Amino acid sequence: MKHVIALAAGGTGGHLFPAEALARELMARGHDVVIHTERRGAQYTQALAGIAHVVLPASSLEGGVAAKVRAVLTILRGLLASRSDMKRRKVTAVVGFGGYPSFAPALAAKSLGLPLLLHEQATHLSKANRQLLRFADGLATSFPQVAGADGFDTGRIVETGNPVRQSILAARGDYPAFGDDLPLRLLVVGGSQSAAVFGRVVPPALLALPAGIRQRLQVSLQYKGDDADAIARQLHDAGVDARVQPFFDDMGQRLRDAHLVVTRAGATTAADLLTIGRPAIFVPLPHGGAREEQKRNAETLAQAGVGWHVPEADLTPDALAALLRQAFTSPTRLPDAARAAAALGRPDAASRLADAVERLL
Ligand SMILES: CC(=O)N[C@H]1[C@@H](OP(=O)(O)OP(=O)(O)OC[C@H]2O[C@@H](n3ccc(=O)[nH]c3=O)[C@H](O)[C@@H]2O)O[C@H](CO)[C@@H](O)[C@@H]1O
Repeated sequence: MKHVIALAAGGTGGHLFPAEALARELMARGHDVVIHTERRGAQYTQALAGIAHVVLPASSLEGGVAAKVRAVLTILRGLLASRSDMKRRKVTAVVGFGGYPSFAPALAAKSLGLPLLLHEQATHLSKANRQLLRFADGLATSFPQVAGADGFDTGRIVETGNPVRQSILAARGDYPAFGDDLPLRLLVVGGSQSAAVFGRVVPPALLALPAGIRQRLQVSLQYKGDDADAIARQLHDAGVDARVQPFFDDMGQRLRDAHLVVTRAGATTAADLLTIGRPAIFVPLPHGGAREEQKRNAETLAQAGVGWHVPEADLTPDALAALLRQAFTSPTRLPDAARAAAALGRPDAASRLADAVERLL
């Protein structure tokens, strides 16, 4: 039977792209889908193409008392807008993907008595999901274990994996040929917001590499600082074949081509690179809160042999150059890590998550 399902997702790629992947799977099964997101999410026009979506007012609950009061009022406005859209469309179930903007639609779902399934992308429940758990009818996880769900009925927890976009699934393929004299392709991505640290540290690290490695490099650097053009010129002048862009729309192809990825440890970036099976140097967003979650992702993946965890404080140009040199000169280290990554990939995640949604209907 056809249903109308609302997906609630924060506006960064890390939350919105898994929602997109589930939306397309549910639509392929004949359901109608609407994504409730916020202003930043609506900017991903490629991800939302052909999917009904609603842009809600949203705010995080961080800051002083006055900011908190304003935030509560904004969330209430979001809740009313979300609720009236759900009623109008006759929504029958809601899936929350985390991020504070998922709060209002999740509460709207409960006020309408609709079943609510939460999806967690990371190894530990995010703040928003932790707070929403008491209202949830089910929890879908991306890893076999998820921390922070103590007290929630384990019978209602299902491991689905983190759904990735079609363009990522379509790019799966063997690890690229690797060895003497062949090109070495390095992909550097900071997550949906890019990361200033990579603009600061990666170029000098590349320039410090021995000429024999430097001249074989083909680098894709996601970076959106004002000095992006200057960095591209500097690398070019040093004989490094580099493309510097604020965001890569062709992430699947770039991951497929890459021998090594240098990245933050956002859970959705991790799902993308595990699905394609590429090794990585993880440099998690530093400092507590939601950001601590990236440190845990990085630790988990490094322990599984997918690559290295380097805290940002230790990421000096010299340290990165030494690591790159070690990785690129070992004949086995990167191919082995690529195999460990692929073993953790979950290409069936969208389908498993759609099954979990249909069980709630
Ligand atoms: C500040 C913040 O809220 N961070 C969270 C957010 O991060 P963020 O939104 O950065 O999420 P991720 O790094 O997990 O995902 C980014 C997505 O953008 C894609 N991409 C990235 C760069 C690029 O040039 N092209 C491209 O397509 C990646 O392949 C990935 O699919 O969601 C993640 C998943 O819940 C969380 O782990 C992060 O803590």
